[in-house]
Amino acid sequence: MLLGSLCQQLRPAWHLQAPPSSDTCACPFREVATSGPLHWSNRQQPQSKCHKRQRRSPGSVASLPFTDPRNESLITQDLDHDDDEPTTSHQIARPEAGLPDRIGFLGAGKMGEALIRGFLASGVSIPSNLSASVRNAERQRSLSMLGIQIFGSATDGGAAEIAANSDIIIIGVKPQQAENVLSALAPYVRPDHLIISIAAGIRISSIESLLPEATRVVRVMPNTPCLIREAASAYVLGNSATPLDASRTFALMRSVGVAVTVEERLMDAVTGLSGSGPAYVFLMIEALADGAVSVGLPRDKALFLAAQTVVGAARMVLEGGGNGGIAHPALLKDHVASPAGTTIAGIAELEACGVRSAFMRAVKAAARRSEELT
Ligand SMILES: NC(=O)C1=CN([C@@H]2O[C@H](COP(=O)(O)OP(=O)(O)OC[C@H]3O[C@@H](n4cnc5c(N)ncnc54)[C@H](OP(=O)(O)O)[C@@H]3O)[C@@H](O)[C@H]2O)C=CC1
Ligand SMILES: O=C(O)[C@@H]1CCC=N1
Repeated sequence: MLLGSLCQQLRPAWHLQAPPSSDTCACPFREVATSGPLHWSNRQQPQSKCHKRQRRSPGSVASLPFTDPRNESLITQDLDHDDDEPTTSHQIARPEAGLPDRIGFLGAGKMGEALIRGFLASGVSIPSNLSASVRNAERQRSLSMLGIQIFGSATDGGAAEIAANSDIIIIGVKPQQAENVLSALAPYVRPDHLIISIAAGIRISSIESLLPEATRVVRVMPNTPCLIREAASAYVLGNSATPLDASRTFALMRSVGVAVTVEERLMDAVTGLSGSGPAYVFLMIEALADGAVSVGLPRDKALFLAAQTVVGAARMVLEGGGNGGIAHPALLKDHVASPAGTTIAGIAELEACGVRSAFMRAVKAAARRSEELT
């Protein structure tokens, strides 16, 4: 099922939101440290300047003793926009022409559609600047409803159309289809194009070898929460990509969530963690809800509470360290588990089932599979 329609079905539950509690300031997602080149998205927890976050609350725990990726200087040339303002199509721009980037997708399935919808929702792009090469008639119809321009199959003229109408070209086909699509694109690539590949496992060197010399390539590993602007993405620059290309990529991915740079050798690990990770968490939410249903909770409430529990726990890790740091999950876990209480009984079962090792094995298996896709 396509993400858009799935979200429509789940929307009523997602829209139920508790008001901020009295000691939870509504501003942490608004006020952002603006010193240094990294301006964090209003969706991420910054080095907060929120008055309520200056002091550590009694329940907060120590930050992990490593650099918070949110404080890294990820890029050297940010687009210098105010994170309190919604990103607009004018803020991600073709530097040469001072115009908004036109973004074309070669293949727009589940991940491509999540990106398109995220870019539109964030305002980083507008329908008239987006296009997609789509070979399936039903998908052509459903994507055209978004108001974007649709071209046919990439290997049947679509690549040429996308190249002619785009500044940034996103390779959104399956890894196994990437070689054919890149070969179809190659004759139409211009020096001003930026090629962004989201294909799992496909190395930058492979992409560059199929395109004209000095083509500017960036490899990105996003995840499907792009759709709701909660993605965790990583990216790495190709040999000819410029700092401005890094800025453009960062601005795009930041508009739909968080984004960090990694060395390319770590992209398989990223793929096993955040690329594939939403599926592990969906499975976990489903299983948690099943457990609650098995002891009598109605399905709808079980699913709702399970999903919100994951959101709340994740946000405590991201926000609970004080001073914008990341909290250690083990300490947060200890705060939940009372001596001889309910939680430790549950944790004992998880440990007996090897859940910790299961998650580690899942990430490693997915990373290995990404390596194989090369
Ligand atoms: N799904 C995810 O969570 C993530 C995926 N990725 C990467 O994103 C890429 C896409 O994955 P995903 O969206 O899941 O896969 P999908 O199969 O949903 O999307 C790929 C799309 O490409 C289309 N396509 C294939 N060949 C052509 C062609 N010649 N011309 C035009 N369109 C074509 C397919 O059309 P058709 O339906 O006709 O086959 C399909 O719609 C993959 O490389 C994957 O590794 C990265 C991060 C996360
Ligand atoms: O399962 C896959 O191969 C893709 C890549 C990362 C997430 N989904």
